[in-house]
Amino acid sequence: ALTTNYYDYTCPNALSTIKSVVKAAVQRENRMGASLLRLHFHDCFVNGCDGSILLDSTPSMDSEKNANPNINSARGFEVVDEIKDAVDKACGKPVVSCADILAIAARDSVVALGGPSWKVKLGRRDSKTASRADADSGNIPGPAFSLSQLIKNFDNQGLNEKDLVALSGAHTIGFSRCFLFRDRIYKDNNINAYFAKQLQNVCPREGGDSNLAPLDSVTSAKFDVAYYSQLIKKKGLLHSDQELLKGGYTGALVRKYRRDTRTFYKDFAKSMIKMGNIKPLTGKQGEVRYNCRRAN
Ligand code: HEM
Ligand SMILES: [Ca+2]
Ligand SMILES: [Ca+2]
Repeated sequence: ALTTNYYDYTCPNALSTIKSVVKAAVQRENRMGASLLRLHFHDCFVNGCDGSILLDSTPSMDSEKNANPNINSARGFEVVDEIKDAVDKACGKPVVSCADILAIAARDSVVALGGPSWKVKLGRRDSKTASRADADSGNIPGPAFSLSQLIKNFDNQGLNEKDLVALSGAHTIGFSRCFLFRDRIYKDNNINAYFAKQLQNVCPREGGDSNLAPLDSVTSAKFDVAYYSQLIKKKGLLHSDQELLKGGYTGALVRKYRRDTRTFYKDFAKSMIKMGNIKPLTGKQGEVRYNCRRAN
C-alpha cells in the first residue's frame, strides 16, 4: 500500500524540493497549476497512476500524449522534467517515481492557487509502457458526456458520485479550447443566454477551434467554489460540467459546495487521495524511471 512517509529516509527533501519548483512554475504562469493537476488525473484514469502519460513515443509504442483527450491539450511536461531533475539532485539518486511526482505536483498546484492541502500517499512505481489506445477508448471522460455517462465512467475507476462532483471542482482553475464547448454554447438550452452570447465571441461557429475560455469564468486562477456557483447560474463551460446539476444527489452536492468551502476542500482532498490510489504499481512492479519520458 502507498504511505505518506515513503521517501522520509531515502529522500527527506523530496517534498520541499517539488513544492518549490511547482510554486515557481505557477508564479511564472498561473495556468500551469491547472495543467499539472490535470496530468495526474489523465495518468490515473488510464491504467492507474503509473506515470504512463509522461512517456514519449518510441518506434514500438505510441505515446498517450497523442491520444485525443491529450493531444494539443495536456501540458506541463517540461515542468515535470524540471521537477524530476531537481528532486534527483536533492536525493543524490533517482528514487522518486514520476507517478509520485505527478501526485505531489497536483497537490502543490492546488495549494499554490489557494486551495486545500493534504498528505499525498506515495510509493507508486512507474510503468514501462503506455497505451494510446487505452487513453483513447473512453477511460478519460469527454466534455459531451451526460451525467449517467460521467457516473459510469467514474464508477469504472472505483469512484462514486461524490468523488465525481468534488473532483469536477478542479475546473475551478484552467481553460478549455473552443471546439470542446462549441456545441454547448450554440445548442444547449440549460445555459445562461448572456453567458452563451459572450462565449460566442471567443468561439465562433466556424474557426477558432483552439481559442481558450476559462472553465470558471469568475476566478480561473483561484482554487475556490466559484465553479459551483457558476453551475447554479447555468454558466458551466462544458456540457459535462452543467450535467452535474441534473442529478438529485450530484445536484445537492453542487449546491452544498457552493455554500461551504470547507466541505468542498475536505471532500476534494479525500477524493484526490482516492483517485491517487487507482491501481498503483508497488513493490517490485514497474520501475523508478531515470527520465520521466522513457522507460529505463
Ligand atoms: C468529470 C469529467 C471531466 C471532463 C468531462 C473533463 C473535461 C475537460 C476538458 C474538455 C478540458 C479542456 C481540455 C482542452 O481544452 O483541451 C478540461 C480541462 C481541465 N480539467 Fe477536466 N474534465 C473532467 C474531470 C476533471 C478532473 C477529475 C480533474 C482533476 C482532478 C480535471 C482537471 C482539469 C483541469 C485543471 C483543466 C484545465 C487544464 C489547463 O488549463 O491546462 N478535470 N477538462
Ligand atoms: Ca496511467
Ligand atoms: Ca476558481
